[in-house]
Amino acid sequence: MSYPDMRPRRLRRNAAMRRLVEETRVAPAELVLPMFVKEGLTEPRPVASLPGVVQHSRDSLRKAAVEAVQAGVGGIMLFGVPAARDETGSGGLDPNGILNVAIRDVVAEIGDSTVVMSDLCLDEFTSHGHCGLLTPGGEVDNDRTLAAYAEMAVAQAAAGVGVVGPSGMMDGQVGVVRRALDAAGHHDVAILAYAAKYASAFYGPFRDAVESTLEGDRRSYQQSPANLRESLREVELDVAEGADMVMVKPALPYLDVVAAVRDRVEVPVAAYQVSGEYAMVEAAAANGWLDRDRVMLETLTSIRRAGAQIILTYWAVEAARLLRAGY
Ligand SMILES: NCc1[nH]cc(CCC(=O)O)c1CC(=O)O
Repeated sequence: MSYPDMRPRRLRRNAAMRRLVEETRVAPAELVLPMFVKEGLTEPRPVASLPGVVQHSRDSLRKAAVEAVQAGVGGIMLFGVPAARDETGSGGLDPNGILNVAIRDVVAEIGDSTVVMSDLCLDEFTSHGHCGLLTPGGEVDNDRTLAAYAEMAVAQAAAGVGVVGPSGMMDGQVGVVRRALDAAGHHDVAILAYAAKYASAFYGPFRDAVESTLEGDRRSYQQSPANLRESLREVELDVAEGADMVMVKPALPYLDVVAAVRDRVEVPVAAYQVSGEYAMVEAAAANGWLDRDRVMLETLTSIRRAGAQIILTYWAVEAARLLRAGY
């Protein structure tokens, strides 16, 4: 059958009909808010390239976590910005380092009313900005880095985090972190593996947010934007190593990867709408070139439609509020 018997517009006729046949909905409980906390701050400090995003003080982080819970978001992902960095990123392993302190603060404040996650990576803590330890020749040393991640994971779990997010793209990181957590009695702490993480220029504003300056680039550990099948191998390895959830990152430029990963595995798939994706829309909207709220929800719907059931986004709280208002 075709026109004039078939008329697809019948199902678009009015709002009630459109709502009935909607294939994809975004729910606040699927959104995760990334949050930054900086050591030594007494007031939150705006991040210029991420309008609306701040580096929190310990105090403002607690308050913002409560607001996120009230907005109904599914989780928060914490990133620490230390006052000082060193070659080995020791601030990330230190139980009194800013990220571990912030985990304890937030868990004391909100308990398990939303899922508290933490970034498990060294780049925020190293003076050279790489996600791992360097060899004398300046290469990122995979296996020594794994030992650091294991210790970092246990420190985060001891601080009370519910989910760790290993994001350094070292080979074997998920398995090593799983064994370390289990050996320390943290069987209940889940792993959200940044399984398919691309060496992307869309992370630019994030580096401002964590004040990290990178020497060189991350292409020896993050993936080439040109590759999709490589992502599927990464995802399969991470699931085999014990990942409870897997993530694709960035999101919008990699929807084909999200869809392919969704087809391949049974664990929940997350996507990270990264800083550059957010900043592009904010900048265009500030110029009056885009309708910000509509574009925001359109991007989230698209990421959801591609197959991500969890979305990390700097808009999580705002989007949750819009969705609950029936936007
Ligand atoms: N700790 C690594 C990490 N975790 C999240 C982001 C980027 C997130 C964003 O751009 O919003 C990065 C930076 C990187 O890999 O270079």
